[in-house]
Amino acid sequence: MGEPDVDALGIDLAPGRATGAGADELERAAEAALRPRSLDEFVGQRVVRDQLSLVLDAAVGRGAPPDHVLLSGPPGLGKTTLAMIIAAELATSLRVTSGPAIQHAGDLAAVLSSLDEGEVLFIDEIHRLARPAEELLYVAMEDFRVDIIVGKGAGASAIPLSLPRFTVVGATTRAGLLPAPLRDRFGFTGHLDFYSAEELERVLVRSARLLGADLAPDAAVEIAGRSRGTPRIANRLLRRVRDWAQVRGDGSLDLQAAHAALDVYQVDALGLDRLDRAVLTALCTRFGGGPVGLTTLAVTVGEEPETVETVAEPYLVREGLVGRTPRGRVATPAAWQHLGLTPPAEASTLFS
Ligand SMILES: Nc1ncnc2c1ncn2[C@@H]1O[C@H](COP(=O)(O)OP(=O)(O)OP(=O)(O)O)[C@@H](O)[C@H]1O
Repeated sequence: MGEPDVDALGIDLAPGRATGAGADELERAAEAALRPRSLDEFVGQRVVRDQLSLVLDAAVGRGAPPDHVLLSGPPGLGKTTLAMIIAAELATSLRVTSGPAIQHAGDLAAVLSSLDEGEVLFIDEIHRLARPAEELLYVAMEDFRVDIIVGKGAGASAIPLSLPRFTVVGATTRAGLLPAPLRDRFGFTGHLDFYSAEELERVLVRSARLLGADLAPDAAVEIAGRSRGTPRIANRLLRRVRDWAQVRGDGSLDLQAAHAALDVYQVDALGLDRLDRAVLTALCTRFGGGPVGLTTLAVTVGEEPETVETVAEPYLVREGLVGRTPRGRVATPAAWQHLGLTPPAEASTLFS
């Protein structure tokens, strides 16, 4: 299969502002073209990469499918990419589904019973599986069997159906929400953390090469520093800088193009996106720096609590802008400073 035409596909919207299905599809296609295809190409996450490579090499050596793999971490850090790499390294095919897509246990039974020996089943957002599906999955993962229920009420009976050996790769932004019996079925768990600026520079250099663009080293440093520790964002910003260079510059992806494009798309010095800034601003201006509960904060910015907790908060906490206390979320002095605001006198005592 040939590579998608990335040039034709790189016309997506601003980061975090994809609005239509068409835009989403273009974004996904542009992303897919930049995905690493092997563990060697996968930048960073050294510990997870080393451990996973051992699990996969051992499985290949034994000629049997590896243990089930659980990958956790914030969005855009490479969970889907790793699932694809796992299937590729095992020279097998990948079947993809997600927790929200499986409404009933029967949906999952249908997917499982159609698997071929050794295939990898990727279940994205596995923490969102419905309880009956989750229970069916425990048995399938452990005993490679599903019980098909025939009939209803007192006359119902379960007919066991054996499954071929397969490997589940589960991805979650909220490992803590997985019930223990499901978590225990995974022989290997890897947690992906935000990338360092140096790792993101390597992601950018690789992506620029694949796009056929000549990225200046200082432009790579600038983009990496504003990518929120996330390869998906680094790649998006790279495409925006390339757009700017093509339309308003002389085609060079240099520091001037990087500054100008990042200004146009309002990516601030820390790379905070719209949601991050909305959370910080609400925390400081509506709640005097907190403490405020997650649900109240989420309602104020018009998002689900889960989105605020899994998408915005991990990076804000890591950057030292938001703290979690037993009484709720609080803005740190760095948050006020980043927004160019003066904290009320009592806010500073929260951290003293
Ligand atoms: N380690 C890496 N090296 C190079 N590129 C990477 C790496 N990790 C992710 N990417 C790039 O970032 C993009 C997003 O990665 P991916 O879709 O795997 O993230 P994810 O964790 O599955 O996100 P989500 O939870 O939102 O589904 C990929 O298209 C890939 O190009």
